[in-house]
Amino acid sequence: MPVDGGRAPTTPGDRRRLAGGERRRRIGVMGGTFDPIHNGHLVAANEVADRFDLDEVVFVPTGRPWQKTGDGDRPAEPSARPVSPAEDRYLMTVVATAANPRFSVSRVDIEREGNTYTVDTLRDLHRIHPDADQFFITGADALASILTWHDWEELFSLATFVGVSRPGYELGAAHLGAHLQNLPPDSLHLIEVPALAISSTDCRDRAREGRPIWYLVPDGVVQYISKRRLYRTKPGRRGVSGPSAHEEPPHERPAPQDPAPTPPLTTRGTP
Ligand SMILES: Nc1ncnc2c1ncn2[C@@H]1O[C@H](COP(=O)(O)OP(=O)(O)OP(=O)(O)O)[C@@H](O)[C@H]1O
Ligand SMILES: O=C(O)c1ccc[n+]([C@@H]2O[C@H](COP(=O)([O-])O)[C@@H](O)[C@H]2O)c1
Repeated sequence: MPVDGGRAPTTPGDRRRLAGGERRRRIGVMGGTFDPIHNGHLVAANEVADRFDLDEVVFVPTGRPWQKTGDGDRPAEPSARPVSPAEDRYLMTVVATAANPRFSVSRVDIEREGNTYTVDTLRDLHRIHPDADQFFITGADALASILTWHDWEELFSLATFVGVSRPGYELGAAHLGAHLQNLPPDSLHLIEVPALAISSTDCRDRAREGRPIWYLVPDGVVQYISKRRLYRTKPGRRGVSGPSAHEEPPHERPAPQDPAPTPPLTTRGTP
């Protein structure tokens, strides 16, 4: 499947608008663990909002991201790691998106018990916004593993999927193989977004090592991480399935090596 060049081609919502007159609302759904949220997430969401003429992008922090933490039933994969408490990830997402009137944050995934499955996210958001067409935004790395997601066959009936480029990952749909032929047209779009080689893993490593994360994450998120003393210790890697298992109360963590720098003055306006 080619990467879409310019504006997104006609989507199911457009067809309804052309047929029925009234334009349906279009909401983007940006799911992520956001541990922490960084500018790569924000640029991807903003770019898709522009290209797909979205009315709103709802950021949805995961509750239990089972492919990162292990699913609680089976032994954790060697790559499994605990993630920060959902409330911290939620609040960082609120702080990061607050200035943009088109961005909002949903608690549906963090309030649902058990593993976080996108099929549930999309169903819950459809109940909340029954009048809207949904566009699920996913980076090239996450898209590459979509066939391992819970009930993945149902996903494409709930939303249009928008795969975005990410440095270090190939953006493609070849892995969907024959499945793609069986999907409705326009189920999946692939788009290039401005390349930001930022990952939450690198931000956590930097915070732990006392290296700067300014300009990789929004200023308010730098300050939130410092205030809550997140990422000061290296989390254990195996046998932990809960979403917040590695977090100690802030007062029990070692004091920082270097005090956080005073935030610089910025001249940025609302995005
Ligand atoms: N720099 C980026 N550019 C484009 N998409 C991104 C970028 N970083 C993350 N994404 C996408 O955002 C979504 C949420 O990502 P997530 O919260 O797991 O961040 P991450 O940086 O991949 O985290 P980690 O390093 O902890 O795995 C995923 O679909 C992911 O592919
Ligand atoms: O539905 C699933 O089984 C599933 C498996 C892995 C990831 N996802 C979703 O993909 C999005 C990005 O996930 P992550 O783990 O890269 O932060 C987020 O919304 C997750 O809920 C969903």
